[in-house]
Amino acid sequence: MRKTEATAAAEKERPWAAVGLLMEAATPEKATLWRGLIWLLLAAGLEALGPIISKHFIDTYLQPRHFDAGAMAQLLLALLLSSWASSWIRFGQLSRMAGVARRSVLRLREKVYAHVLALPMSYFDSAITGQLVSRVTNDSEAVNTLYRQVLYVMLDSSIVVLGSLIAMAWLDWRLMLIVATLVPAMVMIIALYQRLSAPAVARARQLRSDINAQMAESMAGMAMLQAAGAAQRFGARFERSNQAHLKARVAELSANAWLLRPALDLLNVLLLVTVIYGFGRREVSGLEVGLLFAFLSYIARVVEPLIQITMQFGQLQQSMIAAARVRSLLQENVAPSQAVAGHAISAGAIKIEHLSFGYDAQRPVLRELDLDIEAGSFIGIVGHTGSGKSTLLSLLLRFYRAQSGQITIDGQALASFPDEAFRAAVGLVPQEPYLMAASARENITMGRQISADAVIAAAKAARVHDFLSGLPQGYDTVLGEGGARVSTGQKQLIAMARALAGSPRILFLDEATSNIDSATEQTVSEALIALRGRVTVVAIAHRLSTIREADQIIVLNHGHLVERGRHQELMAHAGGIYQRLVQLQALEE
Ligand SMILES: Nc1ncnc2c1ncn2[C@@H]1O[C@H](COP(=O)(O)OP(=O)(O)OP(=O)(O)O)[C@@H](O)[C@H]1O
Repeated sequence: MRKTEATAAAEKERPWAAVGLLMEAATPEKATLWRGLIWLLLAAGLEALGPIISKHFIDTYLQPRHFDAGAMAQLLLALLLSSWASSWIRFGQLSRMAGVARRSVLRLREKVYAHVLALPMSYFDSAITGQLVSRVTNDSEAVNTLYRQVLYVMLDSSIVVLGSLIAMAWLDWRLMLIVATLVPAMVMIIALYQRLSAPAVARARQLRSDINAQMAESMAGMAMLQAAGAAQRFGARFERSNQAHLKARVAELSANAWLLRPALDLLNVLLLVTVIYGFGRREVSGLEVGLLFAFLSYIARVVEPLIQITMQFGQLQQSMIAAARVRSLLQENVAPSQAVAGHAISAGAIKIEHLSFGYDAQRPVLRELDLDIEAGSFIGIVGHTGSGKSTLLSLLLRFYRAQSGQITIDGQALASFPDEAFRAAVGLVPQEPYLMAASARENITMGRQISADAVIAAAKAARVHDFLSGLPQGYDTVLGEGGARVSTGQKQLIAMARALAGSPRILFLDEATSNIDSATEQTVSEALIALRGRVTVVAIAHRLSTIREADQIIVLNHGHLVERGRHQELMAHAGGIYQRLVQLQALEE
């Protein structure tokens, strides 16, 4: 099952579980939330006082036409103060809650990003980058809305409803029961609305994420897209997704406009009619007028918050789905650590025994590999396309776990090295070098504490110092997106400087010389040879001249290790794969 489908299934299962996520992110501010709850209870109490004061005013002074200016002024003042204080408390709590929401979203986003950074590489094989970006940014922002609605509007409205019901029960419990029927009726309407609109809400969300993914995909592959004349097709595909998104949103809003609002209004009117009818059937005494007034006020106070809760239900549902997606991303397993504290790579001797691996366990890519790499030696890996060279490197880099066999470094299991110790001791020059939109220096240090001299030494060793110092601001020139143009070959050299700057014990190179000219390649291979005895170098090379001087060259074929030896030894193997590869390359040149 693709990861996106698995995630969708998880979302379907437990949308309400997302509330747990919300609480968790707010944990450091629990005290503020409890205080907020107490203030909201107080505000609701003050607000519930209003109709009781009015009832008293009507029944004691207005109805009997008993004008006691002092007492009346006191009552009116109390009315004014209670409603004013209630509004102020609400306003204060709303701003405070918004602060909690902002900080919680910040924490959540940091947590999600840290989690994504810790996910195993296998996760990214099937994840869609645009969707992931959308999780970290849009979805965690949607959780912000969830805070303001669940924690504030819903809580505040529920407290007001509860306060009003209690006040009504105190005034006349039978009439209160009639008003209380409103609550289950509303719940039923909400449930119906949810059933009708949920598919549209989920679809709108998925489509929005698709739109993001398409956008990210086309930006990343713009050159290919334009070169293949696919701009129009992509435009049309984008339009289809956009239209589908609009349709889903309209369906959602229609359910709101045609079902929710009219049903709520009808309920309100029915309730008023019932209560007024209830009063009509009683003996009307002078006292009942104040009671009627109080009840009508309370009904308005109950209906309005309930409408508030329901009207925001659509948005709330969207936020819940977003929170559920964030949650399911957070539940993606981070590779379990088998690290043993204190284990560190000192010499860099690698031993591979009976190693077998397949991305899909049924289809092995590497089969029963055995290999001994002495510390400080230089190993070349060659083989046809798809023979498993990069896969072997990925296993050595701990991006994946082999299904059987084992890899040890300096006699310790590969998985036993703590992450930091492992990454510090290992350097990688990948097949597709990646530059950040940052200065050349930052691209080399990658946030590590590396002195300016060490940066220059690494750049010199990677034969890229002349190029970097010749840039307009030297090592401080911004490279990558929006910065100076850097050729693919230069990117490879910068990636090499980055790897060397960390003073690794082991250096992995994945076709690091395929895009540089022969003269530079010559100096790079010299640099690799110069590392001999100090750094274990494992280099995959299509350009065989890079690894000609290697201590050991291994040849992979369909995941099997079929030849091994020094260049001369392998060349002596008539009809061998290595010999053929060298001859073919000589012909090409
Ligand atoms: N992430 C992945 N998920 C599934 N299969 C993969 C993945 N990466 C590689 N493969 C498959 O594993 C096999 C070996 O690929 P690998 O990249 O290791 O070959 P290679 O020898 O490095 O090839 P090349 O010289 O073209 O880089 C190929 O059949 C490839 O399709």
